[in-house]
Amino acid sequence: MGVMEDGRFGVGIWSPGLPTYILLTTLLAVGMTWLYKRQQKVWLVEQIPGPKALPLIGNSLYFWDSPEVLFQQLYKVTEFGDVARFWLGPRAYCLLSSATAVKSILSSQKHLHKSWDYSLLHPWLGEGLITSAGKKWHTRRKQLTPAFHFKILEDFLDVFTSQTDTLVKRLRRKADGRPFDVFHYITLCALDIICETAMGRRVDAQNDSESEFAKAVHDLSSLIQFRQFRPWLHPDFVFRLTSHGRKHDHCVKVIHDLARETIDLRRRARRAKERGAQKEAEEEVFGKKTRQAFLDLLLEYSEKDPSITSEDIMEEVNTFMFAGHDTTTAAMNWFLYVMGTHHEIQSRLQEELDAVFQGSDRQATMADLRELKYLDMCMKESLRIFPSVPSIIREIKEEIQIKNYRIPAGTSIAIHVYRLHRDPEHFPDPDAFDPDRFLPENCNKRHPYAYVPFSAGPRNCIGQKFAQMEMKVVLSSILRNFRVESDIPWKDMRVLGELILRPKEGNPLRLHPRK
Ligand code: HEM
Repeated sequence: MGVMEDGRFGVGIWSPGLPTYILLTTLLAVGMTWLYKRQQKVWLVEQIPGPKALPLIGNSLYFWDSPEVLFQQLYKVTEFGDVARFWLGPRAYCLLSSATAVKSILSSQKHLHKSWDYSLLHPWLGEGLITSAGKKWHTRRKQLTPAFHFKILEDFLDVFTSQTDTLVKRLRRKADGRPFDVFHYITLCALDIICETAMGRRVDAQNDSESEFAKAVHDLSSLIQFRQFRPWLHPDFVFRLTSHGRKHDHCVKVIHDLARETIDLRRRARRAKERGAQKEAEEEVFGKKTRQAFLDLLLEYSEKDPSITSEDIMEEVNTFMFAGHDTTTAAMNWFLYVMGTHHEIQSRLQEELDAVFQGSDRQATMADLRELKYLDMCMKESLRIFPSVPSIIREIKEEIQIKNYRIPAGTSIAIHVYRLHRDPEHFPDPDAFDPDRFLPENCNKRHPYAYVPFSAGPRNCIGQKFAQMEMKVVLSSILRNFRVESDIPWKDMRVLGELILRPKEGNPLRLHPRK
């Protein structure tokens, strides 16, 4: 229908001009190419076994449940095979759960991009080491690796032991044999440790339960996990409209404000040092005792390389705070739960502790930590059964072949660490807690990618040694002082597998003083 030359309405034949014709043809060609590529991708992904997917929504309904059930459903997907697939809306995921399959990704120098899922961390962490990719990640990783050198970690021993002393004092008040949730106690201790080592600032969360900063870090971790599996909350503008979104933004602000303030103060202290007034400046800002924190190293780098801005430094400080607090908290809680349900193993470990410390109250030294071999094996076995990071997700930028499957570019590859660690081929009777699996003679024969609680390859955990040292100090001290018992049998323990694997209903333990 159109307006004719004499002004009457009538049916006319529309004839497009050349530019319109070219535009339409180009659009059609682009559309057809996209469709063809998409179909090819879908076809390739569909060759991989997995639960039946519906058009458009894929397997979203399959995962439409509480985080607890969702984790169980994800586990069920691994039953389709060690290479399995599922769809979340239009997004294709490939789930790997055997050492040979996992090796293809973790050992690669190419597949180092994090998946879309990590973008939920951007408001807090920006593009720090966990979330960045490409050249930025590579440069940062090289710059930050020396910050985790053995000599620097040795300096942190002091922080670990003094914060652990506070924890033990607090636990002693609760050690009357009645059950109480230790989860929160461990969280605050881990938070104090990471604040002091990353920022060089004591927030004293253990003694100040009202600490706004500690609460913000804790709440923000929970909010991010809450948002992760609720796709309707993923668009920022929707999330901001909810009370969770507003709380999220408030927590980010509290954390960023304190980090920014600390960076400024620390800069001032360093400038004062140059002027020879270091002692006064540091005491004014941080109290009497100061030690080199990660932040100082970052500031040192930025003084040599002005391209490193305050915002860059903040990204990394926040990244360490995030990566170094929830993970160790979960690992220490699972360890104590395991000890509370395996009394003979606990007794054997306490024999080792008594032999090394001779019943004294002295603080642990680096030499002690090296001697605690059985503790080391128990920690490894505990991280096998309850890995703090239950899955690692990457996005591949080019096609890859894993076993018999061609996996197209753009697919998210999820490594199911929890299932991988239960492969009976490498861990017979996988649900049994047996630290002897980590005797040197048993480890030597094992596939190098069968056990990866700290990931592996170029993007492995930069904080692994820090975490192991912290855990040894805290856990040895708790077990020197208390016997722990849990009333929750192994089979009844409810597990929440979000960003971090945690006990759904906290960690109620009975503590009995040993002396
Ligand atoms: C028991 C404690 C810990 C466990 C189980 C753990 C586990 C992991 C895992 C599995 C990854 C790889 C994540 C991924 O690719 O998605 C990772 C990365 C990372 N971890 Fe840890 N972590 C622990 C403690 C720490 C600590 C204490 C710090 C810092 C002080 C830290 C800092 C980091 C950083 C910065 C990355 C990113 C590395 C990169 O991409 O280059 N982690 N961690």
